[in-house]
Amino acid sequence: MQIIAVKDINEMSRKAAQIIREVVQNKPDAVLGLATGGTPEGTYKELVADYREHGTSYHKVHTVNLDEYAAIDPSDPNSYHTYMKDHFFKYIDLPENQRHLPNSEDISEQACARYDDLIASLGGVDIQLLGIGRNGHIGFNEPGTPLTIGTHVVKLTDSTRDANARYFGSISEVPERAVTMGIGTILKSKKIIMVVSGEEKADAMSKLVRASVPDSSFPASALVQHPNVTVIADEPALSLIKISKE
Ligand SMILES: O=P(O)(O)OC[C@H]1O[C@](O)(CO)[C@@H](O)[C@@H]1O
Repeated sequence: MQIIAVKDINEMSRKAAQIIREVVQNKPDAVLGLATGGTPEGTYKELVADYREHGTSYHKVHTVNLDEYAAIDPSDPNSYHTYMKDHFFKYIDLPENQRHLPNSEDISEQACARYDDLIASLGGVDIQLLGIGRNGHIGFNEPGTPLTIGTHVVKLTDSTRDANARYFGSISEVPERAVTMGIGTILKSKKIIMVVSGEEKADAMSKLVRASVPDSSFPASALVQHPNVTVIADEPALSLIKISKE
């Protein structure tokens, strides 16, 4: 696992966008695995700015998102379908039928399996963007989730619902379940980049750096098994560990 230490969220976003842009430039029909949440917002802004300035095209790209709340209307302002449209898709030339997110309305086992089949049929994810939850979740794979499974439905922990209550107004309005790529799905990606920002992630970041074996009580530790992981973390996120700046 390579750790890139940066000053702040702006530098983190620029670096992450640069890595993603290079993948698309080298492979115009790349499959991009995308994440939501507060941390990657700046990465999408940088990619949109690059699209406008340099015209990096997404017309052959497919995107597959990590997760979506269960039983949420895709047009709901808090759905990840809406998040992706508002932060990225509406600004770029990515055709609608090449944007894929887990099905929020059909959360059957078959629908979950179809999502993994779709990813496989696209040739797999070339680069997967990840954030990390305060409890070490990746995607919505909460502590205790088996580290080998594919796309599945999860019951969200109070910690995750509390962290996401800021979007919904109150914790009671945050859906109780979500559909997420499993860690088994995530680990099949050819390259993984994780963005980590802020002091509230310092504890998770320090656990991640110390992880040497996969441990389901801290899902991000599964990444130690992957040969091509880059973590871009800012100073506040790194405040509990010592890493020299790149
Ligand atoms: O960037 P944030 O908002 O802290 O979210 C961290 C992680 O939480 C999730 O949004 C799920 O809660 C992940 O998809 C994301 O990577």
